[in-house]
Amino acid sequence: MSDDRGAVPAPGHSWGHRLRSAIGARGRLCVGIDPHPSLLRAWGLPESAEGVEAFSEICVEAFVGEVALVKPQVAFFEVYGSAGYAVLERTISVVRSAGTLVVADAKRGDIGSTMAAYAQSWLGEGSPLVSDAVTASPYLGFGALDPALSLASETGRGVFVLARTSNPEGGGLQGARVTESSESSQLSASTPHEVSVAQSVVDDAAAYNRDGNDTVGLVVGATRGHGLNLSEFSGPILAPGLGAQGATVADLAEIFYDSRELLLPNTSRDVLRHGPSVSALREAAERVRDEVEAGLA
Ligand SMILES: O=C(O)c1cc(=O)[nH]c(=O)n1[C@@H]1O[C@H](COP(=O)(O)O)[C@@H](O)[C@H]1O
Repeated sequence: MSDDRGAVPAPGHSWGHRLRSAIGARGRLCVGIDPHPSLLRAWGLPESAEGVEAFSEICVEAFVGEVALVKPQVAFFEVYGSAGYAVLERTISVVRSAGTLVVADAKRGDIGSTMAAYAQSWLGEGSPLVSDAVTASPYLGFGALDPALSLASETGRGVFVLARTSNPEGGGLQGARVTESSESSQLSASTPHEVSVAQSVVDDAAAYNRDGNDTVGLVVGATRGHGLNLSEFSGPILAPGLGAQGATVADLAEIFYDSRELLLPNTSRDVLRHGPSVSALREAAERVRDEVEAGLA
C-alpha cells in the first residue's frame, strides 16, 4: 500500500486547497465504505460490529493511498450501536492518519443550535469522529447549517449539502418551486423569482463560497440530468450513482460538462463487490479511478 501522506495538506489550508492537492495526487474518485449486510455475507463476514470491522480494515488496506477520498456511510456502522460507532471512529482515524481524505456520509441537518453539536461531532478538532467533510441535508433551511459551515470554514473542512440526489424519489421535493431570497439570487436583488428547491441550495452554496474557500460542496447525483444552473458555483460536487445505480463515466462527462473542476464521482457497491480480496478491490478502485480521469480529462 502506498502512503504519500505529504501529498494532502492537513486542516489549516482551505478545503478547496486540500481537495485540489488530493485530486492532483490521486485523482477525483471517492470510494464508499458501505458495509451492506449483503456484502458482509458475500465476503464471508458475520453481520456484526466484528464483521464491519474486518470489512473496514480490508477497505482501508485496499483504498488508502490509491484514491483521494473515501466516504464511510455511517448508517452501516450505526446499526450496530456503540460497537459499530467504535469501528467507525477507528476507520476514520486510520484513513485520515494515512493522509486520505474522509467524507463522513452522515447526512446531518437540524435547527442551528443542535446543528452546532453535529458540527462538533463530525468537524470538531478532537472529536472521536472528526472527518475532513460531512454530508448534510438542507431541509431545515440552508441557514440552519451555518454552525457546520462556519466550523468547516475555520478548520479547512467541507460540508456537502444535498441538492439533487441520485434517487428517483428526490425529484418531487427537490424540483418544487420556491421564491429565492435576493441574497443568494443570481439575478438582480430587485427581481424576486422562482427557482427549484435544488437550485436554491446551489445558489445559497455559491453565495457562501464567495470567500474562495470552497467550504460548501453540493451533492448532485450522476443518475440523470440535474437541470441546475451551476454557472455561479465553482465548489466541489459529490456525484454519487456511478456503477450500482446505473450511471457511467460517459454520463458524468455529459451531465457535468460545465462543472468538472472539483467534481468528485462516488462509487461504492460497484467496487466493493470485488472484495474481500484486497488486491481485487484495489484493482477495481484503480480501474474506476483511471476511467474517471480519462473520461473527464
Ligand atoms: O450523500 C451521498 O453520498 C449520497 C447522495 C445521493 O444522492 N445518493 C447516494 O447514493 N448517496 C450515497 O452514495 C453511496 C452510493 O452507493 P452505491 O450506489 O453503492 O455506489 C451510498 O452510500 C449512498 O448513501
